[in-house]
Order: sequence, then structure tokens, then C-alpha cells
Amino acid sequence: MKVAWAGSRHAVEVADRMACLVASDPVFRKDTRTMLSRKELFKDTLKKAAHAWKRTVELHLTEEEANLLRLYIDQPGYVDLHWVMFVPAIKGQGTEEQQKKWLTMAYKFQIIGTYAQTELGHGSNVQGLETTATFDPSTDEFIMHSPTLTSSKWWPGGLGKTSTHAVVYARLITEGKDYGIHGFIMQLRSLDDHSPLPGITIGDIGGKFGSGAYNSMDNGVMRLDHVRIPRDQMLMRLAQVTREGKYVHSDVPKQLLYGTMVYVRQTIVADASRALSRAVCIAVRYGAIRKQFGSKAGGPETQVLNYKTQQSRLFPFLASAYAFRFVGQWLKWLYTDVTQKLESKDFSTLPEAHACTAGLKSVTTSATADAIEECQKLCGGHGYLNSSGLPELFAVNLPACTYEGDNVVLLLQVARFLMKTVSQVASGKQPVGTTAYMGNIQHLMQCKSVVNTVEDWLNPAAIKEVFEARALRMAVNCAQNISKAPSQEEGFSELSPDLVEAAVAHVQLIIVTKFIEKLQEDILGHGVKEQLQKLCGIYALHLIHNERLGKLYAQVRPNAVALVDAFDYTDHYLGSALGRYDGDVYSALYKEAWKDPLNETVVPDGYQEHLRPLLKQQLKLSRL
Ligand SMILES: CCCCCCCCCC/C=C\CCCCC/C=C/C(=O)SCCNC(=O)CCNC(=O)[C@H](O)C(C)(C)COP(=O)(O)OP(=O)(O)OC[C@H]1O[C@@H](n2cnc3c(N)ncnc32)[C@H](O)[C@@H]1OP(=O)(O)O
Ligand SMILES: Cc1cc2nc3c(=O)[nH]c(=O)nc-3n(C[C@H](O)[C@H](O)[C@H](O)COP(=O)(O)OP(=O)(O)OC[C@H]3O[C@@H](n4cnc5c(N)ncnc54)[C@H](O)[C@@H]3O)c2cc1C
Repeated sequence: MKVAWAGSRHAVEVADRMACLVASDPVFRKDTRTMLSRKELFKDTLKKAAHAWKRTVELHLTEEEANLLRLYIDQPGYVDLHWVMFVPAIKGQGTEEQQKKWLTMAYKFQIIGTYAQTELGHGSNVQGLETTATFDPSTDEFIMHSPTLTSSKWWPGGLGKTSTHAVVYARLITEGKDYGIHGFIMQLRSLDDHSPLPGITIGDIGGKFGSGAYNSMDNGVMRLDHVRIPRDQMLMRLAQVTREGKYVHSDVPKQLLYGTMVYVRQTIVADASRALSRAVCIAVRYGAIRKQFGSKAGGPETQVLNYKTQQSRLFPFLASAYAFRFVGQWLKWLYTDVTQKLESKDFSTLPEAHACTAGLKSVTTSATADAIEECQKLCGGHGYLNSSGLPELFAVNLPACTYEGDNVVLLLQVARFLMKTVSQVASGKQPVGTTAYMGNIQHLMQCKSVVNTVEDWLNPAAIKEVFEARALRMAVNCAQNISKAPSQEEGFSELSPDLVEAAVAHVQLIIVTKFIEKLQEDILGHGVKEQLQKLCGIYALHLIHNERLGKLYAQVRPNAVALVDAFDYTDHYLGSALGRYDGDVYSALYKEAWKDPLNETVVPDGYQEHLRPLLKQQLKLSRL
């Protein structure tokens, strides 16, 4: 199962090696992270990032190994933005010459970059950004400026205190005309003493949800006061400004400006499955250790994992973790395929890649955030302690519902794509890829499910047809209702809640389909495929009805712990007293409690100042 989860034997081996490297290095300790002040936590992040880079160079780690090392360090920081957004933005939007110049420095960490798109006043509406980049032909420079308070850049990770450079998104103005949003490379801080360059006001935007968690990241604010940069720092693969100030389009679609977001959304699906699997691992392992109530006859207490209510709340998350993992692996393939096509100037699959990455990012991150919260409840009171690892896991993953595109905004993009496809089907065009099922409209609009028994529900063809019919009928229903509205725009707006539901149904169909396709592959290991079939059934069925699932849960229960062990997480990475591999939960909880700074003294700070006078005064009063 470890191989099925990781994708290959090689993937298991390299992940194991990197996880152990991190777990055995004292610099990467994280057990007291939630007890650090913001300043201490930030400094700890700087230290870990520098040490990780040192180890990467010393050990000549490959890109795959270095990425895993960063993943297992498990502390959000400026390096995430540098590798996941700054470098890909230059790769996707820079010319060959620009890539050579900037990536050479970025790959060696001679510069640290971030992705500065969002502003105080606009995040979702990228076209509404206000920062300006005005071309000055007299000096061959762009003047980068924040004209209003709301145009201040706001949120970019690493911007606050660390980044030396950024890809800044701004409205390009030349020859008096506004050509909309484009990307520019800007140096922000001196490479000698790290002070902000003239005209740049920059800082951190303040503490965020939860202790530890995303507070290790210095999300930043930046205002630009007529800062000049050379013309060749506009990223010029999509469009160019000539020496004379002429604006020239390339022959690539302008949507490629959003390419970095497509790339990151794809990686976020993999993050979501990992985060969900960590929460499930903690809740399942703890559920096997925790006992409450005995039989009436005075027998031993029951493992809470044996309660049917616990199983019906938890096992759909276990199944979802596997489902998201497999669809994430497929999405990575889709992204690579689209990228190769783009290189040969085939842009035909770009809309589908956008819809798939946007939709899957939305559905998997929302489900993951909800599931982590529920896993806290599934662990009872102890789940609420920082030492369970769950509060921090929740706080770190919750913003994934917002960053890289608010989930509802992205689902509306999927809905827009679906409405276009329905109208193409109506005009006789055969849809392809993940919307190919829409071509089977005659059948799917009127077919009736032949499912009667639990066993019927495990038939992949029956499951798939149910999901296809559901998704298609919801999409067609929306399209019909939109067509009755005074205008397409009004109809879309009025029906947006239904459109979001239709988009979710379509995305869930993709997830179910990719799980079924995974089961058609050669899967090694005795009983592995059988377990995955049950999980696939649980994933699909819990989305459409909750009856008849009890039998499947009972079949999964004997292997539940093994199914989470297959995630192959070290105790260091899991970071949970409740989810420990050895099950020694109570001594771990007890030990963790004594690490809290409040327990450094027996009598707390503040006793002399506030407690003692109060107690003495009350004592005096009672004696009067
Ligand atoms: C316990 C400790 C654990 C620690 C673990 C660490 C875990 C973390 C691991 C780290 C991993 C990752 C790190 C991630 C860090 C994240 C940092 C966050 C960064 C950001 O958030 S960057 C900012 C992101 N911003 C957004 O996403 C904005 C969202 N808005 C948009 O994308 C757009 O504005 C829009 C799509 C909503 C609307 O676009 P717009 O042009 O205005 O209008 P439309 O008319 O709708 O679109 C026009 C056409 O373009 C098509 N389109 C839109 N987007 C795309 C796209 N991306 N690709 C291709 N095509 C696109 C659209 O379909 C329209 O086409 P049509 O005209 O219909 O044919
Ligand atoms: C932890 C974190 C890290 C981030 N890192 C970065 C970074 O590195 N670089 C960067 O540039 N940005 C970053 N961001 C910003 C992020 O990309 C934006 O917050 C995100 O795109 C959402 O935009 P917004 O905040 O403007 O939300 P808003 O658009 O203001 O959303 C508010 C509400 O309005 C709703 N809404 C908005 N538009 C519509 C619509 N058309 N129809 C229906 N409902 C709508 C949303 O669903 C939401 O409920 C980060 C954000 C966070 C939280």
C-alpha cells in the first residue's frame, strides 16, 4: 500500500530517506514551535531554511530530494514562495534571456524572490489591481508606483522581511494607454545590508490565525513610490514594450499570465491530500488506543474506533485522503502534458487545465479543512491540545481555501467552463477530456440507476454513471435556467449558488473517475487492490447517500491502522502525541505538557503582582 500511495518504489525510498534526514537533525526540531513568540518562530524559520540549503549543497541533493526535504521540515517560510512561485513565474513568463539572467541567481539563492500580486484592495479580481508600471522612453525605464492605499501589495509570502526580489504584477501603461496587468521583476532590498531600496516601504502584515502555523511566514505589505526599473525587467514572453514604447503582443494567449497560479493550484491538491492524510492518521491511530465505556457485562472498554458513529465520521476522510492522492497524481500528469503542448504552441488544452486545477484545488482544500476540524473532534478533548498536532495542521491548511484563488471564485470559473461546454454540446460539438461524458447527453439525461444492493454500488461502471448523470443534469439545469434570464451575465449571477454546486459535482466526478482508473492499473501486493476498491466505494458513496455504508466500514475497520501506516509518516513529520506510531499516547501527552513555558516555574509569573494581593484582600474581607 505504501507503493500505491507514494506512486512507485522509488518514491517510497526517496521519501523515507528525506523524512529520516529531517527527523534525525536537531535543527529541524518542531515540538515546541507553538510555544515560540512570533519573533522567535520567524528566526527559527530562517535558521531551518539556511540549514536545509546547507544540507542540500553538502549532500548534492537532487531537485526531487531537496523538495522533499523542504516538505518534511514542515514549516511554511519564504523558501516556499521562492521555489513554488517566483522561479515558476520567471520560467513561464520570462524570455530565454531573462530566464538565464534571473534563474541562474535564483537557483543559487543569490537572490530570494516572492510573488507580489495581491493588493490590500484586490485579490480575487486580478484585473482590478491598481499598481502601475508606466514606461518612460526618456530613460528606458518603468516607473513602478502604488497610487493609492488600496494598491499596497498585501499578503505575498516572504515579502515582509526576507525577499530581495519579487515578480510584481502591475498595470502596464505606455504611450498614455493602459494595457492591463503584466509581471515585472523588481529588486526590493539591498544585497549588501538588506535595507529596502529607495522609494520602497515594506513590512510584515501581522500575526495570523493559530499558534505556530502560518505565523512562521512573513507575509508582507509593500508601497512603491515612483521606483524606477530597467525596461528589460518586464517579463516579456507574453508581450513586449519596445525601446520606443510600442506595446507588442506575442502569439501566446494572454491567459498564460495566470500560468503560475495553474502550476501552484496543481501542487496544492497534493498538499491537501497530504494534510488530510496526516489528520486521518492521527485520528485513526488514536482511535485504536483510546478506550471509552465497557460492555454491560463488565468486559474491557471499547476502542473508540470500533464505534459505528466514529467509523461513519472518520472512514470517509480515510477514503478521501486516498482519492485526493490519486487525483493529485493524475493532475500532475495533466499539468506536465499541457506544459509540453504549450511549448509546441498547442494551446487547446489550456481551458481544461485551468478548470481542472481550479476545481480540484477548491474541492480538495475545502474538504481537507473541514475534515481536519472534524478529526479534532474525533479525538475528543486531547485533539484540542497543540500537542495533538491538529490545531496547527488546521491553521496551516485553512488558508489554502483562500490563497491561489478563493474556492468559490475558482468554482465559478469551473462553472463558466461547464456552461460553455453545454452550449458546445448543444451545437453538436463533441467534448473531450474530463467533459467527454457530456457528449453522452441523450442517455445520461434520462437513464435510471439499476443499483439495488450494496454490491451493485461497488460496480465501478454503476458508480461512474451515477456521478456522470448527476453532474450533467446539474449543469444542463443551470444552462437552461440561465437562458431564461434577461442576459447571460444576470442569469449567471442569479444562479451562482447552483453553478457552484454543479461545479462541485463535476469535480467529484473527476475524483471518482481517477480513483476507478487507478484501480484498473497493475497494483502490487496481496489484498491492496481489494482495500482500495472498498475505499473507492466509500469515497463515492458517502458523497451521494449515507445508507448502506456500514457494511463497507466494517470491512475497512480491521485494516484501518495499516491503511494510515501506509502514508509512511515519521513521528517527527506527524508532530502529534496522539498519532505516535508506537501508540504510547498518554506518556507522550504527559511529557509534552511539561514543556509549556507556563510550567517553567511552579508559581506563575504575575502571582506577586496580581494573584497574591487579590487572595489576601479577599481573606481580609472574609475576616471582617
Ligand atoms: C504544520 C506545518 C505544515 C507546513 C506545511 C506547508 C504546507 C504548504 C506547502 C507549500 C506549498 C505551496 C505553497 C503555496 C503558497 C501559496 C502562497 C499563495 C500565493 C497566492 O495566493 S498568489 C495570488 C493568487 N491569486 C489568485 O489566485 C487570484 C484569483 N483570481 C484569478 O485567477 C482571476 O482573476 C480570475 C480567474 C478569477 C478571473 O480572471 P479574469 O481575467 O478577470 O476574468 P475571466 O473573464 O473570468 O477570465 C478570462 C479568461 O481567462 C480564462 N482563465 C482565467 N484564469 C485562467 C488560468 N489560470 N489559466 C488559463 N485560463 C484562465 C478564463 O477561463 C476566461 O476564459 P474565456 O474567456 O472564458 O475563454
Ligand atoms: C496565507 C495566505 C498567503 C497568501 N500568499 C500570497 C502571495 O504569496 N502572493 C499573493 O499575491 N497573494 C497571496 N495571498 C492572497 C490570496 O491570493 C488572496 O487572499 C486570494 O486570492 C483571495 O482574494 P481576496 O483576499 O481578495 O478575497 P476576496 O475576493 O475579497 O473574497 C472575499 C469573499 O468574497 C467572495 N467573492 C469574491 N469575488 C466573488 C465573485 N466574483 N463571486 C462570488 N463571490 C465572490 C469570496 O468567495 C469570499 O467569500 C495569500 C493569502 C493568504 C491567506
